[in-house]
Amino acid sequence: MCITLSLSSKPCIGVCNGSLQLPKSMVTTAQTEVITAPKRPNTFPGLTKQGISDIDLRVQEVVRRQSWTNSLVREVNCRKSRFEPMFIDDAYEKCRNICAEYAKTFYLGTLLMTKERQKAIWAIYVWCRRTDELVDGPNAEYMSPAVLERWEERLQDIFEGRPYDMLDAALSDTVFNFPLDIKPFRDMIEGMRMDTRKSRYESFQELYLYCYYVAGTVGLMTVPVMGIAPESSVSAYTIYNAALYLGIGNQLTNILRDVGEDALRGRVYLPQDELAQFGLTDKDVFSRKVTEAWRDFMKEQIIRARSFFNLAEEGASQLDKDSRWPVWSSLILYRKILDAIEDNDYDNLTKRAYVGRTKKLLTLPLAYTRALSKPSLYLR
Ligand SMILES: CC(C)=CCC/C(C)=C/CC/C(C)=C/CC/C(C)=C/[C@@H]1[C@@H](COP(=O)(O)OP(=O)(O)O)[C@]1(C)CC/C=C(\C)CC/C=C(\C)CCC=C(C)C
Ligand SMILES: [Mn+2]
Repeated sequence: MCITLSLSSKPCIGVCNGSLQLPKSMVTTAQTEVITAPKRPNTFPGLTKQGISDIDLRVQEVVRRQSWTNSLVREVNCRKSRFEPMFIDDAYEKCRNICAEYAKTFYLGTLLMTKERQKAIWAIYVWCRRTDELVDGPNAEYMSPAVLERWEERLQDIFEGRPYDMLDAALSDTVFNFPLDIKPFRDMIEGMRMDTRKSRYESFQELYLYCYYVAGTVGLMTVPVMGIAPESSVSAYTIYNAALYLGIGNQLTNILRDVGEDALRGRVYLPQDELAQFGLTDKDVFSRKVTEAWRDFMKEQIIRARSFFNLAEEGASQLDKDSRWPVWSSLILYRKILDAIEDNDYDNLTKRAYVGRTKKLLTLPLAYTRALSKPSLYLR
């Protein structure tokens, strides 16, 4: 019996060529449980142990479900369900166009991936984008709990190989090619439910949960596509956590970039208790005036967002070597939005921080250098 499977671009799942093949997550966990301690952001101000562990349980569940029995079941599905090549190529092409149009930074990252992986990421991107648009897109006024319920049923159908439309078909195909777990997808829909119910967040604890739902989940969705380096000796749990942190860092950055825009929609995604600590309230957000107190408040928020990117860095180096460059690129590029807020002298009330094309392209060689670093043996 040989253990050969890695979560790489073309996972061969289950029994291949007569030998039993285990998913990478099983292999790494077994090898390294003793030498790695789980990393938790227990030093972040505003996060209680309970709040961290609520999300931690979700990460553990996703990692546990990457078990080989699960993968065997998927292999059987995989044999049953295949789409016509021309149809599915067209579906992925549509996803590519949407990603290129709506998400230039992520799209640039996908151009550095293998063909199979980039198609999968475009399909995941499009599903995420459509999910988000249900609540804040042009048709958001038609939003209701029933709409999200229907969307969740469609998600189940996608995972069972019964896509409703072409864009869903691209994700269905991706589900058959990579060992994706439905849970983070469901959790993202839950995040959209939360967004329709709430427009204020009392504490970072509450905001963290929202960020997990709408963005940490993207990290969990994409690790099985990115793959884990065969030479990585840290547990899958540690790597999934790093992916979670990248999602959280991205979303916190999104929030800080869009404070002015969100305020125009009556929404404040900033912890109310932390605003108060700086003598600020919603009124200051709506006044669109950048004061010294606002700048001091923003400095703290930026420090925290950066700390999530820093935690994600160590996991990025554990990914399959072909995925490290795109992930590093998107990590560095997204982090640059925080620099751009600083360059705007913390005016995120009337200005949108922006990273220009030249700066974007200049990060590629830097990301490439970072991507060359091999997975280290031990993580803190
Ligand atoms: C170990 C390790 C570091 C692995 C890497 C894992 C990885 C690739 C993580 C990426 C995480 C990521 C890209 C998170 C996206 C977070 C995000 C921007 C969420 C947005 C939510 C709602 O925000 P809001 O409404 O405030 O924003 P808008 O103003 O409406 O834009 C989202 C919009 C939710 C939906 C998310 C997306 C549409 C982005 C999904 C992106 C991908 C699937 C592409 C990932 C590809 C690369 C190359 C990183
Ligand atoms: Mn949105």
